[in-house]
Amino acid sequence: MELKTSHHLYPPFPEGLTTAPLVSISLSKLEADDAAESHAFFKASKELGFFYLSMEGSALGEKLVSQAEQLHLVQKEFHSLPNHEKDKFAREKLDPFFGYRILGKREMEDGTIQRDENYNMRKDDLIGNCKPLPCPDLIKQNWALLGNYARTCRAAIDLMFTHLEKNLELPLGTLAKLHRIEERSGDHVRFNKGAPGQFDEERVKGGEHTDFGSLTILFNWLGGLQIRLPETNEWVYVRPIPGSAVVNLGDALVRFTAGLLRSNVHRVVPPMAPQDKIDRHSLVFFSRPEDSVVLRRLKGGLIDKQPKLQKEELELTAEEWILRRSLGDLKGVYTHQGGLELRLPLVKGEA
Ligand SMILES: O=C(O)CCC(=O)C(=O)O
Ligand SMILES: [Fe+2]
Repeated sequence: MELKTSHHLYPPFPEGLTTAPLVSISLSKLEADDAAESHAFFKASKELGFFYLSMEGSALGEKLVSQAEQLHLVQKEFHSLPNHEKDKFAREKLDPFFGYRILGKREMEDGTIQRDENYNMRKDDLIGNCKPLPCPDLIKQNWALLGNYARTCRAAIDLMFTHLEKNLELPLGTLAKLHRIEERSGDHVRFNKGAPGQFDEERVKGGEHTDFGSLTILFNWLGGLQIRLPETNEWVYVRPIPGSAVVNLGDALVRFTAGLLRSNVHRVVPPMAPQDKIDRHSLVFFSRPEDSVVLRRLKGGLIDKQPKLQKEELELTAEEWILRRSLGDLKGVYTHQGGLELRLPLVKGEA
């Protein structure tokens, strides 16, 4: 079945940009336990920490793309709600991390003020693990879709955990038991919106980050995502590919594997022409270890062969780590060797 996406409705990705050398991993081959694909997935997880996950030929993948496209419509509708409506669900009123957030404001050519904004919806609300936070009617109307999306993302992520376990030579279930879907965790669906704007060095720098959690599934329709290449430190663009998600690894997997896996630095810049006149929406699912899991190196398999880190690291629970990374004193870019490259405390620097 051909995957139906809405990429053709947008202006094309700009010509002539330097793009990131992301490999494409086939979900269907991972499902079939294809050894070469599993190996390629592990290599990408160690070397760049970013890859495309192609959904072609997988029933799970088709479901993921179809739900992401449906949510793409919902996210556009969400961000076009009146500001006073969205403001009712601001994080300051609900929760330190979940809810609506203004990341920046921009005056447009026509004098209107546009917001860069995001909205975090926690998996535990969506699948019924706890009493949900208040949310707009639009979100309530799409509750089943959001819950299904969280479950579909987690099915793909859980499969990737089994391939990580195998390649790391860990007992099967080692990562799965730190990420049980019915337990409370920081997993969430995020709607991101950026208004058109000029490249602003300081803003962009403030937005450089690594994701805090385990695996992230990202759908993009426009350019603007950049990753910093580990070898050269060059910032290069990630081209959205219809029918594929971008998957990246987060800090928790670096902690668990003593730096064997890579959580790569990335950021979002305003898309270039001809994609520069419209709002940019991205849809993200973040997986994170269960709240009570302490982030420290696991024992066994290839992890035991990793050198001891030079710096002693704080042993925090996933819950503490996320709060301190997003809102507190540990903002910035988590490095492969451990330790943080700190960034100015701009709200953009969250993940
Ligand atoms: O919008 C994107 O392409 C990436 C967003 C991102 O990195 C994040 O929300 O953590
Ligand atoms: Fe991110």
